[in-house]
Amino acid sequence: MNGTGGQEIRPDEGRTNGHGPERSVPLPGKRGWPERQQGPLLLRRGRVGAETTDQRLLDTTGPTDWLHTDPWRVLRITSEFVEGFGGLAELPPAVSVFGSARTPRGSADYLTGVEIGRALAQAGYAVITGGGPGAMEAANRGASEAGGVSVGLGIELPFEQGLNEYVDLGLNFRYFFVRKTMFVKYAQGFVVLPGGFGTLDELFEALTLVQTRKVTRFPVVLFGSAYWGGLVEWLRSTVVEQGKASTADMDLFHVTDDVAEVMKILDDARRRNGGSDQEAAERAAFTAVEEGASDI
Ligand SMILES: CC(C)=CCNc1ncnc2c1ncn2[C@@H]1O[C@H](COP(=O)(O)O)[C@@H](O)[C@H]1O
Repeated sequence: MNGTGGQEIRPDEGRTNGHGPERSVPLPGKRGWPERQQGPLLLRRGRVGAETTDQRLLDTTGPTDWLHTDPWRVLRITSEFVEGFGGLAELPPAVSVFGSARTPRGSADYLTGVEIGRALAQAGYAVITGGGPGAMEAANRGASEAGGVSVGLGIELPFEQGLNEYVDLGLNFRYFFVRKTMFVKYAQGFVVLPGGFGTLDELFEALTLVQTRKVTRFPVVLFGSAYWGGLVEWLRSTVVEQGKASTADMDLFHVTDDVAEVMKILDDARRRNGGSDQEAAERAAFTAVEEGASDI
C-alpha cells in the first residue's frame, strides 16, 4: 500500500519528500481516478496538478500566486513571532507606553510623554512604544535622551512611515496582532497617554487580558484625568451599571495626572510581584541596546 490509493510505485516512477511518494504525472489510482499524495495533502481528480512540490520550488519562472496563500502567510506570521521574541528576549523589565500618533511636537501631551519616558528610563525600565510619531516619539525621546533602552515596535502601514528617530532598538511588524503580543509579553505595565482608536484598542486589549487573567496582573495607568474622565465615567455609569463589567473591574486601571504617581504605581506593582531594589539597580545599569541589537 502507498499514498496513491493502493497502486504500487516503482522506484523510477515517483519521488519522495519524506511524507510519501509524489508523482509528476498523475496516474489513475486503483479506484480509477487520478490521485496524488503531496506532502500531507491527498489530491484527487481535478485537484491533481501536473507539477510536484519540488518542481514548483525549483522552477524560478513559475507563477508567484503562492506568496499570497494562507499557508505561506502562516510561515510569515511565525517568522514575525520568532524575530520578535529573539529581538526582545534580553530586554530588562519594560513598560509599554501607548498614545496618539497625532500628538504634536511641543504640545503639553508631547512634553508629558517625554517626561514619562525619561522617568521610566531613570527607574531602569525599557520603554516600548509603537515606534511611530506623536506620543510614541515623545516617550521614546524621553527614554533615549535619558540613556535608557528605547524600543519601537513599528507597524507596516499603507502609507510611508518609519520608526521615529528616538527608537534605539526597533522592530518592524507586518501584522498588528503579532506586534500586540510583543507589547504585552515584554511589559511589566502599561502607561496610556491621550490617544485615539489605536490607543483605545491597545488599552482595552491590556484590560481584557488582565480581566480574564490571561496575564498576571500588571498595572494599567491612564495618564490625563481630563482626557480619560469621560470614558471612565461612561464605564462606571453605563458599562458597570448595566452589568457588562463588574465594579471590581474598575480597579484594574488607575487614572492620574502626576508622573511621580505613575512611577509609584509601577514600583508598588513590581514589589508586589516580587521585584527587588537590587533588581531595579541592575536594570538601570543594563545596556540592552548594544547587546540586543547584534541579535536582530
Ligand atoms: C500620523 C499617523 C496616523 C501615523 C500612524 N503611525 C503609527 N505608527 C505606529 N503605531 C501606530 C501608528 N498609528 C497607530 N499606531 C498604534 O496605535 C496607537 C496610536 O493610535 P491612535 O493615534 O491613538 O489612533 C499607538 O500606541 C500605536 O501602537
